[in-house]
Amino acid sequence: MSVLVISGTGTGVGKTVVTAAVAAIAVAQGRRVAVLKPAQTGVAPEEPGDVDVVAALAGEITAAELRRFPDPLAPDTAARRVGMPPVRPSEVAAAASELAQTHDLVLIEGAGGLLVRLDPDGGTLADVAWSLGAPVLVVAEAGLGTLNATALTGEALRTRGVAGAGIVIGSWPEEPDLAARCNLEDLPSVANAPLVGAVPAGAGVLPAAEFAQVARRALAPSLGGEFDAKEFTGRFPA
Ligand SMILES: Nc1ncnc2c1ncn2[C@@H]1O[C@H](COP(=O)(O)OP(=O)(O)OP(=O)(O)O)[C@@H](O)[C@H]1O
Ligand SMILES: C[C@H](N)[C@H](N)CCCCCC(=O)O
Ligand SMILES: [Mg+2]
Repeated sequence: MSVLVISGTGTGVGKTVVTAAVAAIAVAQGRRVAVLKPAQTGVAPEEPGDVDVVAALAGEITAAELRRFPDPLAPDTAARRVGMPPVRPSEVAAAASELAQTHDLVLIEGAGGLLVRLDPDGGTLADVAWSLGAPVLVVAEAGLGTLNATALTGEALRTRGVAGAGIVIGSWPEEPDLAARCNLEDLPSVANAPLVGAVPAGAGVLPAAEFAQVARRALAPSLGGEFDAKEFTGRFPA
């Protein structure tokens, strides 16, 4: 079963765009791809959710959402506020396993960072990854402040015995400042994980055909692309 969990250091770091990039590459390779958002918060019933954004960028995918909560909050909190049942990690794992029977790749995008609660018992996306034996891709910000958040995420994965799939910078600025340039070397070091991609800022608004090309250049061979961390880092000397 090929399941990849896409988490990150927090909300708004570019998980959806990175999910779309992984999906776009796999779709271009002719693979059957499903994208699962266990809990979509802060989106009204008729509005597009993250999986719809991924579908618009990546093309032919199966988009699945288990629950949608109106308030833009952590899933557990958002469920509690409206009296809806929370999404349990076991339910997410079961849905992913079912999708894996008919797809070559299942991507699961969390809400916010790794330890954001899904349910009142403290279940998180890390539990989902652990029970599926699936690796977690960590999406991180480029600039100042990202080292601590990424190191904490790496530590949380190791503590729980969950495999990491590397770090992807969700939005790499056109003109990276000193902190962003230094982070190219420091992120892998503090998180003890390889840098496996950097998606250029602005990629999320490209038409699908262009996005697929950008995605290939932005992600490493482990994710189906051509990104070379050494070459990339060398282009932006600290
Ligand atoms: N590489 C990028 N190109 C263009 N826009 C981007 C890029 N990365 C992030 N963004 C924008 O930044 C905002 C936050 O990114 P995104 O929605 O992907 O965050 P997220 O990590 O998926 O958050 P959530 O926890 O809500 O799922 C969005 O408006 C998105 O369009
Ligand atoms: C509404 C937002 N876009 C996300 N879907 C949920 C983010 C929850 C973050 C909780 C937290 O870490 O404090
Ligand atoms: Mg998202």
